[in-house]
Amino acid sequence: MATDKSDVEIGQAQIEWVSRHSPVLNGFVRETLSDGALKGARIAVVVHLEAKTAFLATVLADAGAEVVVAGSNPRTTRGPVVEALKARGLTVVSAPDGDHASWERELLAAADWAPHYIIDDGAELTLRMGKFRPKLYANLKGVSEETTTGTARLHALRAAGKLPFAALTANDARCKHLFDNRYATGQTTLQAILRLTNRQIAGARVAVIGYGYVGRGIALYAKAMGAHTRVVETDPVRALEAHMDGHKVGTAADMLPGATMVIAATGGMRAVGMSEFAHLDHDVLLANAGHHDLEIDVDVLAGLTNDRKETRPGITTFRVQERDLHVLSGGALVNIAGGSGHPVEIMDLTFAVQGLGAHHLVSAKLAPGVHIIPKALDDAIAAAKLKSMGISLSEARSEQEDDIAQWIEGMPK
Ligand SMILES: NC(=O)c1ccc[n+]([C@@H]2O[C@H](COP(=O)([O-])OP(=O)(O)OC[C@H]3O[C@@H](n4cnc5c(N)ncnc54)[C@H](O)[C@@H]3O)[C@@H](O)[C@H]2O)c1
Ligand SMILES: N[C@@H](CCSC[C@H]1O[C@@H](n2cnc3c(=O)[nH]cnc32)[C@H](O)[C@@H]1O)C(=O)O
Repeated sequence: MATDKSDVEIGQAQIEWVSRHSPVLNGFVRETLSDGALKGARIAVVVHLEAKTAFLATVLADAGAEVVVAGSNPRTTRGPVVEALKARGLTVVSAPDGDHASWERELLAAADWAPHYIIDDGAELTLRMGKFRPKLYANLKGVSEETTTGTARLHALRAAGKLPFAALTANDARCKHLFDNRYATGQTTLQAILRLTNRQIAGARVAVIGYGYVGRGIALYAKAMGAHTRVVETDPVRALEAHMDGHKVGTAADMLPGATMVIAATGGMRAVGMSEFAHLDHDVLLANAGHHDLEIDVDVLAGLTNDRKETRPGITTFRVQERDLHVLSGGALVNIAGGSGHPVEIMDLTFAVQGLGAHHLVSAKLAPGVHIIPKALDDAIAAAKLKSMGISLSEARSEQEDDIAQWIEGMPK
């Protein structure tokens, strides 16, 4: 539909929609940040650059922080949001429709802005500052990390003796991974696949590779919508859990034949690679909800055939040995590159963790190393969310408590 609105106005309206549905960021987070701790703090926000991320950046800026914003993936930066942030006076180093080369330049521009703190996703800016801008890296005071893969990378940096500042793993907060990784990725991955393909979920045979929080959420939603779900796992406990959750579990060789949708959620590389391609049926949909653009090894697929076409927007079809294999969103995160990303309500929680994480990094004198946010803060975020939904919390009375102290001091009554 034609619109006479400018990009700035479109971006502003999108950010306003997020604000309207973000009670925790607008309430508890703003109140906490109003103590002035963030005044003058130089914070780089490097997360998928769309309206929810933009809103977080404005909350930090409103609290007095100096903010630079960059996208965490070249395919998820939204033009109108960039324009709206710039119109508000924030520094934005990313542009939409870039490729990996332009994205690398954008991250280096964010590094050269010399942040003291980073709200990072996948540790993308942290790693690059360590490698390419060692002097600026030495000036970093703290990092708060969004996701599972970035958390693993921070632990690896610490183990290598290359983490001279405090890093908070927002992903480890219960208010993050229990809701964002599980429910949000579950909902939005299927939402994006169905929108891109216009296909049917009930009765589909959906194979999920990796049964962590993300894989669990996807399998949960797919099953609830009538799909026949299968799981491929390398971790025996998680494979057992998938089995008890009611999914069929087995090796890729057993689970991929007959699957109509294959969704990768491992956080690793090439979960669907050369050996898995051999097991795929004609007309299968391949989607990535994990971390790397190469969870589905699109490069190898491209090397197997010259017969490749854009079948629909966001669908690349590779014809390999008389089978059509449809890759969604070029193998990038399907829920963000091919959809609208996580629901606002969930990012209200995730970004509350990130915003308060930044505040905690600035105000608490944390030793260098990897930390999680205090449990009391995690609880307070959940309590604020419950309150915004009008849900009351129960409190245990003293007579409901276990009598363990009495066992230790003498015989219980
Ligand atoms: N798309 C999104 O919006 C979104 C949201 C949250 C997290 N993530 C990303 O999704 C990925 C998964 O996150 P998580 O929290 O579920 O992580 P996790 O570590 O809890 O789970 C990953 C699972 O994959 C399994 N696995 C690893 N390699 C495998 C392989 N080759 N075959 C089969 N199983 C394999 C692991 O054993 C593990 O159980 C991470 O990269 C995370 O950063 C994406
Ligand atoms: N940096 C990698 C993959 C990590 S994205 C995974 C993270 O994205 C976050 N995420 C999901 N949807 C959105 C969104 O709409 N806006 C901002 N971040 C999002 C979510 O919190 C999750 O931990 C890449 O871009 O390929």
